[in-house]
Amino acid sequence: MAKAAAWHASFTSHSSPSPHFSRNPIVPVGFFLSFSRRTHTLSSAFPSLSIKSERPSNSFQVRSVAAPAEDVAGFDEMVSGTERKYYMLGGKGGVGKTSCAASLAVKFANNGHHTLVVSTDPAHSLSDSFAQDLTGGMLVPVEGPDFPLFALEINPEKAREEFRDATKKSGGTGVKEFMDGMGLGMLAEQLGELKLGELLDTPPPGLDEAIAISKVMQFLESPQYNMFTRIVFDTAPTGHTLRLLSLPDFLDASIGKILKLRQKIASATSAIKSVFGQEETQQNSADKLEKLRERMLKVRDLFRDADSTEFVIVTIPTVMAVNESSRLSASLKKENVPVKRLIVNQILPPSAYDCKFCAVKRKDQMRALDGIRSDPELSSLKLIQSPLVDMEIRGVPALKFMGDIVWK
Ligand SMILES: Nc1ncnc2c1ncn2[C@@H]1O[C@H](COP(=O)(O)OP(=O)(O)OP(=O)(O)O)[C@@H](O)[C@H]1O
Repeated sequence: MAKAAAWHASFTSHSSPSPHFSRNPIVPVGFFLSFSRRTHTLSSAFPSLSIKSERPSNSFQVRSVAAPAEDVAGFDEMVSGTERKYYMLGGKGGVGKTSCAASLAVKFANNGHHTLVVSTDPAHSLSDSFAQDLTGGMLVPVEGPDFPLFALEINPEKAREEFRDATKKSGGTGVKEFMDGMGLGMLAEQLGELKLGELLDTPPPGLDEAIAISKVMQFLESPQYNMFTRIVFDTAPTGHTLRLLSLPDFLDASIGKILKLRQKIASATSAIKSVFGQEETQQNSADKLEKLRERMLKVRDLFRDADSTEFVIVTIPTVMAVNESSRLSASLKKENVPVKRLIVNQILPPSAYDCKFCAVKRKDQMRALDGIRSDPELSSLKLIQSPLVDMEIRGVPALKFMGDIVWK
């Protein structure tokens, strides 16, 4: 079982703590630089950033910090090898999935991997996280890392529209109308079972994401993207992810049925091609649908391939988030999705100047961490602790900073 770090640190203050520091539960970034056994100034960590600090950033030094070896992500293992690997980061909304995913992508790129970071969360925040405009549904180069890093924010609405078009043309509502007209009741019943119209008109949560990921597969199938050796997914919050896991099978079955149906109809209606338009259009639609089906199968297999893929759960030290993470872990396990690491983000760092709020909050967080250690689902995962920092993590330098703390 991965043990949490016992963060017992004592500090030497070279200047009297400012009121800001002593009362604020959030500790200046300079603290973490010290925490990681380096004594840097804030400005040396972020030469290009101007961060408002009320005290000299190197005014605290760590005398002793007990950080057990288990408290390490095992980045060496993650970065080694030139074969393509996928990392999917997921968890409850707002816990820091995007920050963790973006910081991992920066770290991969800075360690020599051509890296692609993809957001499949309909509420994208990659652009905010990198402080660059990455919208548009195409690969956009991220400025800053040593090696090429590209970002892709999939537009789920657009992807769903494409899917809907292909399905409609090849057997959706168009087919139903046609069959009604032909009196093919039996086939119409079969179609009804698929509930396809319902599926596309009021898509269940997760469908967008499934289609978005299949869209990524489409990108990656093309030879010009062969260069990417690390692909990091910033996924949608837990509920969506869970439903997504069972969707590829469902969609595969649905699309498979539609294709079969289409064949039956095609042979029954060769005389009245006009119903579906040109033969060629019909074939194109079927090809498109078949491609989608293949991609869905690839997505399903990708999620379960322990050699190339890992799902990293991100959580925060609260009982609610831990419980949700436990359920997510159980579901992933049930679906045979490989999970090895659990990031506990936003942990209050140790402070010699605890206010009452900090002391209570820290105790509460420690209880949640204990909950992780005794949770049957989570206790076997590698526990990575990520501290709460006193600034918003935005832009490549900040992400690099976070990555150097989290991904060790
Ligand atoms: N360790 C941290 N210390 C300080 N701020 C953090 C930390 N981790 C994340 N944040 C901040 O919390 C906010 C939410 O983070 P982020 O967007 O990464 O979460 P998310 O889980 O992806 O959210 P959503 O579910 O809404 O997509 C951001 O403002 C981010 O800068």
